[in-house]
Amino acid sequence: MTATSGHDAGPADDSRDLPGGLPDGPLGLPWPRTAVRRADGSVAVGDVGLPELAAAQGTPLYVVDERDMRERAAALRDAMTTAFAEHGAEVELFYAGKAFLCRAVARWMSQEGLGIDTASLGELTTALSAGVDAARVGLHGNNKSDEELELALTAGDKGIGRVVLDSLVEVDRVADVAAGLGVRARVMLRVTTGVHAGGHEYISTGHEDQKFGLSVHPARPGEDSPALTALLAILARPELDLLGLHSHIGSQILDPAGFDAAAREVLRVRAELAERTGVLVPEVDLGGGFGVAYLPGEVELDPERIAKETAAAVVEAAAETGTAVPRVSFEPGRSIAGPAGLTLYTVGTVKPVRLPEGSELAERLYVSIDGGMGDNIRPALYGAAYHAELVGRTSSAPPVRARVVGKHCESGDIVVHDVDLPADVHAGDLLAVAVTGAYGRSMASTYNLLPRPGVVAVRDGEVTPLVRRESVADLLALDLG
Ligand SMILES: Cc1ncc(COP(=O)(O)O)c(C=O)c1O
Ligand SMILES: N[C@@H](CCCC[NH3+])C(=O)O
Repeated sequence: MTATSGHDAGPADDSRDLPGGLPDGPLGLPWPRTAVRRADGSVAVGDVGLPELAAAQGTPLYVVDERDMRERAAALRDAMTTAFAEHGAEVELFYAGKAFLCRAVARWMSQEGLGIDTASLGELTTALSAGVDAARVGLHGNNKSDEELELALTAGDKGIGRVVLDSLVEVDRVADVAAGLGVRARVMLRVTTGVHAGGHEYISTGHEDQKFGLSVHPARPGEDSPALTALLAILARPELDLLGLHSHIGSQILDPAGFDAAAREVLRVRAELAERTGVLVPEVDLGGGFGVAYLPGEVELDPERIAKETAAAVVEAAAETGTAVPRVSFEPGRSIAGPAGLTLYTVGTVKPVRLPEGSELAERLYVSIDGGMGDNIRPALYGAAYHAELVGRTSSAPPVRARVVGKHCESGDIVVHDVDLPADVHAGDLLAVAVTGAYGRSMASTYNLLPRPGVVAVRDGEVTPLVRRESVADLLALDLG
């Protein structure tokens, strides 16, 4: 059984105690939906055998189950649409490109009816060059560049759908850029509500001692809150159309209560603004952050539950403040991309290491793979826990406690802290790490000048390359000698 840290493990699934994974058939969470163990013991995803894929494409390799990713987007869209429609309210989803964006993914998400949320010139350009309707693209950032703003305000017929303002100085900045270009900017204001949610301090963004957004709470009694001050400043600039308020409370959230609390705070400020100015902004964006299952036995945040609970919270808060129910939007990333992806590695050196007297284990098996912290920084950055299995074969060898480590020159280069692997794991074995579809490739680095792996999509027996594998020649091409 996988031992973990940093995540709430749900009830154990004993069938996972088998070394090398489950018996033949669907693998289930945390693996992509179409993952099956075939009769020969190897795993296929999207009807593509992982050993054949590795032989054709090399490893390390990010693999995306296109069907799973699309179905996750569609399921969330349907759950949200139904839950909000019950209250006569509209809802829109924006896929958070930071989780993983390339042109094909931008097109998939558009085809599934989602807009795209971006956070940089690179993400914005990728979404637009994929042909996504500019009106359905958003831009975030606490320090947007002139180039980002100019593209955002001029893309399509009348600029992108929304620029999310993040500070008081940005109000005049964006208004001045819009005035210079002779256009209007559709903006939202990112607020912080004091609601603290998410898997790790670095991915929890609704609390107030961090760089994003403006607080809805006054610094001193009787003063306007920083958020209200910025909202009044926005309304004072004719170049800006204020669409609404934005709140993102964190990431890898497994309890919907945080969204409920944040929605109530945001609706309160919306009502306060309406009372002061007569302007009731039409929209509220409640961000992303829906948590997923990283380990066998963990439970992901159910789309229907989050949809029903947030819809009810928004409707109740609107009633309590005597305001009309707003249009609502969300920006999920991880819950769409994460579980649909895995990383495929080849095992190299295997080394048993005796642990000091008094340790929890007498010995740990260090299993080195051909990637590491360069393609998955999350364990080192957040202490994130992952699950791994051999996917080229099953084994009847007894399970041993293993640690999957990368090939970087860093002892913290750990991809899976603790996992049971068959004792006969050896060089050449194919190993997959689950739920790397979000924040894997998108946070990858070339540390130690290791080129970043490519990304392929698999679906119905077809392999579609999405992002080319980098080569050492690519890295050298950046080196000016
Ligand atoms: C503003 C904003 N929106 C959306 C997201 C996507 O979050 P997640 O991938 O957890 O759904 C993030 C990242 O945490 C974010 O900062
Ligand atoms: N990169 C983070 C989440 C995104 C935080 C952005 N606000 C992670 O891997 O979990």
